[in-house]
Amino acid sequence: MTGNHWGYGKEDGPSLWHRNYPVAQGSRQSPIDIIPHQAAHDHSLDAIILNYDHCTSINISNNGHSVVVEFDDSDDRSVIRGGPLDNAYRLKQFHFHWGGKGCHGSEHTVAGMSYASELHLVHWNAVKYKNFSEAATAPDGLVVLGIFLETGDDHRWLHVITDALYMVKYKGSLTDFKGFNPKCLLPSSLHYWTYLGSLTTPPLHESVTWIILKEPISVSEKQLGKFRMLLFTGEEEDQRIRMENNFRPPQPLKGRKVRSSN
Ligand SMILES: NS(=O)(=O)c1ccc(NCc2ccco2)cc1
Ligand SMILES: [Zn+2]
Repeated sequence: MTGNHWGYGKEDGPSLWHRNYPVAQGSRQSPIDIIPHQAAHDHSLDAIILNYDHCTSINISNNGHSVVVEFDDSDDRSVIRGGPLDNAYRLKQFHFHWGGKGCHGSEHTVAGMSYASELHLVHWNAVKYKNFSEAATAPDGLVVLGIFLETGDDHRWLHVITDALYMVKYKGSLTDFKGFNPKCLLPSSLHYWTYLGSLTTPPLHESVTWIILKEPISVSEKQLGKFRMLLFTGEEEDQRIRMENNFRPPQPLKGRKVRSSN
């Protein structure tokens, strides 16, 4: 692994990230294996509130690690609040992690079981910090809402995203993607687990309050297959490496408590 280059392969994958990012071996790393009956039911935990009604997606891009939809975060039009949070956190982007053909691809696991994919909605604390990058290095800077994807029926709204993936096949590609409201990707229940963790990719900052929804959403194998036609590599590169298995395995809990909403 030369320079700060990192990936998910044998030569640059998660087990080597600690060389350039020593926090990889820190005390609040993510993802983790969630063990439901060991999670403390905390009746003081409120429901989470998602105000995405006036959200403004801007673009969709392939950053060489995942496919990312970015939002206009210049005001509090799309926020998450409630639950374990002391204030509102502003939606910045969402992206996915997934597996290879048929195998699993979520980052968090539940009692050792992984899902086919995991959606991350990334938010930052605009009350205390002036921008995402500053918030991303603060212990209370970020909130990531994690949603599991399991293979089953076609998801009626996910095709809006999968139909756009051909336009961002190569690393470094970006295209307009306006008017998408991620509220359509939520499961029916907002019951969740929450714990203090980190970014799951370099720079692995320990700045994330994780909120993981218990109920997965169903997507079809065909829809998931479209994520796998993305490439880790750029258009100008000789190698064409399929983007799949872009997930970090569970990390040591190191004494942390996972709390469960009712
Ligand atoms: N998979 S995730 O939700 O934990 C996640 C979310 C966001 C970033 N951003 C990368 C970054 C942060 C500061 C500078 O660059 C990285 C990982
Ligand atoms: Zn992620």
